[in-house]
Amino acid sequence: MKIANVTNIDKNRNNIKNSFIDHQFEIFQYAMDGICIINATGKIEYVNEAYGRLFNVSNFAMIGKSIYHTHNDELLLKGLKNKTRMRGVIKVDNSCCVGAYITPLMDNNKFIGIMAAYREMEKEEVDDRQVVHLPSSKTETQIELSAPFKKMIGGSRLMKRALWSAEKAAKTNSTVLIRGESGTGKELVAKAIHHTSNRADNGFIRVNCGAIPSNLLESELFGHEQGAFTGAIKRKIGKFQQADEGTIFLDEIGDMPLEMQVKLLRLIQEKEFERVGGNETIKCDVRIIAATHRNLEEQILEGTFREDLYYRLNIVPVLLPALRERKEDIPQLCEHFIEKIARKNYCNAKIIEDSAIKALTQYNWPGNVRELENLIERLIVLSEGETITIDELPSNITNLYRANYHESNDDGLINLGKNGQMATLDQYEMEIIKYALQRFKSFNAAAKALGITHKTVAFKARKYNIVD
Ligand SMILES: Nc1ncnc2c1ncn2[C@@H]1O[C@H](COP(=O)(O)OP(=O)(O)OP(=O)(O)O)[C@@H](O)[C@H]1O
Repeated sequence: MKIANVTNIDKNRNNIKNSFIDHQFEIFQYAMDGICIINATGKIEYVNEAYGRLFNVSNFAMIGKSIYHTHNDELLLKGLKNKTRMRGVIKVDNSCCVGAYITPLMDNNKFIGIMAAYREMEKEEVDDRQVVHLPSSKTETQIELSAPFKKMIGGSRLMKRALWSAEKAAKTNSTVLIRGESGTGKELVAKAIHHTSNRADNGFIRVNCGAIPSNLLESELFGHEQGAFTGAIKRKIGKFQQADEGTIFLDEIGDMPLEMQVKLLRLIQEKEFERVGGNETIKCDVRIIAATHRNLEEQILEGTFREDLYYRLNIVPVLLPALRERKEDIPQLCEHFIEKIARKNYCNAKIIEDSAIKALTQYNWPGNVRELENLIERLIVLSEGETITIDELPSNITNLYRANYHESNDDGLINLGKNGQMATLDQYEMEIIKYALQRFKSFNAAAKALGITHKTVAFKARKYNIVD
């Protein structure tokens, strides 16, 4: 009976193991920790999305490359050389340290590679003696942003990182791929790169690859000769020729039809093209900045985006965070737009009351910065007084705020009992921890929002029996 049980357990374990092997990459993709798997020769076999976010790199672009040719850290190289378990701390930039745990992968006692897991650390957890710097060229405080980037609002860590990458790219001629949801500022960054670059005195030409019908896109980009097709009554100069010695901004590149992708690839490789209906080969010297809100990696798998073009475009990736990922920038963005709109309308800048700012910070902003800018403009135009109040905000924003924070009379943080009595400090603390965990779903995210370590959150959650 006992033996039968053990066999069952073993079988069960094997089933679980096999099932885990089948699904591990799917699970890694959703993990909060960065994961990187490298084979014994140093080739990167797998990198998940969280890794891409931590190190501000495109995870997909790293797969298949050698770690000796990527930005990777000393720890990985040591792990590969020593084939042992290792722990360490990597300094990504001045505001971010990442704890790394490296473990060798063995198959029948044969070393087949290493797997590394990374997690962002709180400042107080970092032991300086363990810190390894990424061998990137400069630490970020040394990077002074140029005027066009300084005009952008971006005090949050994620935005600073994106602007620093863009600033570095601006000083080169390399192709840049800007990623980010709609309204996150991709065009603004593309313009800032152009104005900072040594092409600033020449043209910046924008093409929205998603807005032009596919049968017209080729002539729009490369131009056409007279009589090339019905309606081509005279020669047309295309956008690439207009952008010669300047920059072309290919917005919504993920929407470019496949046949145009082939032609663009040729232009990037050969630096020449022909007009539609023409035989003359035209040379051009254009810097390409592409942008998309789409998941190009998924499009490659679906067969709607060429992998070779992806690698050609993704030389310097710039990842713009969604506004909900950098809510600390909202008050400054509000101020910026109030002044911008006041200048545009020749009127005095209004003030937004504090509770309205708090409500705006609570909202999730699916339309990102553009949605915020449009709302501020609407509020300024419609508001009667000099101060924009919370009651003037749309109900979808205030409802959420009111549901999250039960308004107290003085609009402060503390809710008093019916007779005005206070609860104990522990009771307040329990409420805060409970609320943060309900809202942010993980110790890490809750800790970040509360400005404490995830260990403290875990400790207090256990103390108040919020989790076991
Ligand atoms: N960091 C920022 N500081 C100030 N203004 C910003 C910032 N980011 C975006 N904006 C403003 O928000 C609006 C939308 O920005 P932009 O058009 O660059 O976004 P986008 O990502 O290119 O959008 P889409 O993908 O829809 O084309 C613009 O008016 C821009 O000036």
